[in-house]
Amino acid sequence: MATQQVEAFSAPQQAYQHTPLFPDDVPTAPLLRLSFAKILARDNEEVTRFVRACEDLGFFYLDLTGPGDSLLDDADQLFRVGEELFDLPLEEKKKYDFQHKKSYFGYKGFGANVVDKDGNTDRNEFYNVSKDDIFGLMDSLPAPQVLSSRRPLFESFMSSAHGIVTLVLELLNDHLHLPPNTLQSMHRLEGKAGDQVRFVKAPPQPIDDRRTALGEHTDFGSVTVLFNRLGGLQVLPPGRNAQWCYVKPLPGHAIINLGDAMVKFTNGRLRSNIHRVVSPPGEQANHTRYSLVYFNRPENEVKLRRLEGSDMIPPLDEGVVEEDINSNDWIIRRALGHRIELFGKEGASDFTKIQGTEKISQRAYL
Ligand SMILES: O=C(O)CCC(=O)C(=O)O
Ligand SMILES: [Fe+2]
Repeated sequence: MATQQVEAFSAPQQAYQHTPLFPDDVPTAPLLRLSFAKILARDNEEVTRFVRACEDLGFFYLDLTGPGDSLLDDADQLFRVGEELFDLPLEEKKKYDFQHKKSYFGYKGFGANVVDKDGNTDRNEFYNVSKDDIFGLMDSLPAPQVLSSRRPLFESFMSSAHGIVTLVLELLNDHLHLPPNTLQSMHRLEGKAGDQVRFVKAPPQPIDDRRTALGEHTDFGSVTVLFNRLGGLQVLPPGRNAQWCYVKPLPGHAIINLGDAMVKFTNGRLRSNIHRVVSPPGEQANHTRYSLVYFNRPENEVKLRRLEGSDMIPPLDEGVVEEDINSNDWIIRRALGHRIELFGKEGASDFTKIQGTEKISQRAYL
């Protein structure tokens, strides 16, 4: 752990503008820091580290400088769009809350989700923009002008983020000895799926009442590309006595993590790590936290179950029968399951009915 921890601190020491530094006295997660350029060049050592990150923690930093410069630039622009978006009057934002139509796209108001079994509510608002909407694969959803006027920017950002996803899937496909193109063909940019950009805003919390802003979870889909400016994201490393660790945001980097689908496809060989968002650490707690995410998910009809055709994927334990569920239904169940307006406080606090791969992820036997 000690040597890996150095990885985050070996990054160039620039800070984000107008934000206090991430403190150096809080526990940080041992994420590997990988280079996009080296991975694109199929540098053997880097690919080996990549595989290790996907099997150990399911989370890593990706240094995007160079080949990812345009993605970084798009992300910067979208951070500004996010601020504009959340500055809209609440009444306007609420027009784009589609939960009653069984859709997780659009706006989610502050406190709409339960974050734990005790029924505490979240402390953020977010807005999801569908890839299929941006690429004309579905009827466009109503959207505020702040977003509808930025469709070219979304197209550019989503294409680049999806490019990273495809690279990750290709390398994992090779590593797992799956038939060529197995994973990639289940996650095509032009395939109908629940992929989305998410804008998140979490305002500073009162000093005497700082709680979880986004409840602990594993991501629902396949690969997540996340941009953070302020701390607050925490991961729970595997093991019985594990402690929550902050993920230190690094300029020029994305945080990449795997979701439930990758665990299901590989029967637990790949990891989808538990994470949550709390108040940013130290001085950063007094600032509004924005984040930007690209969630990639398997195409809608793909079944979330162990893939055949690989000698690297462990067999199912004897007697285990996998649930018959496709990606679309899985994402809807996971994404809307904690909504108070849909299920009432009690129903929304029932974590057993909408579980992802948290149990496997935790590896409590370690
Ligand atoms: O805001 C973040 O840093 C993480 C958000 C997250 O985990 C999620 O939206 O699934
Ligand atoms: Fe997440």
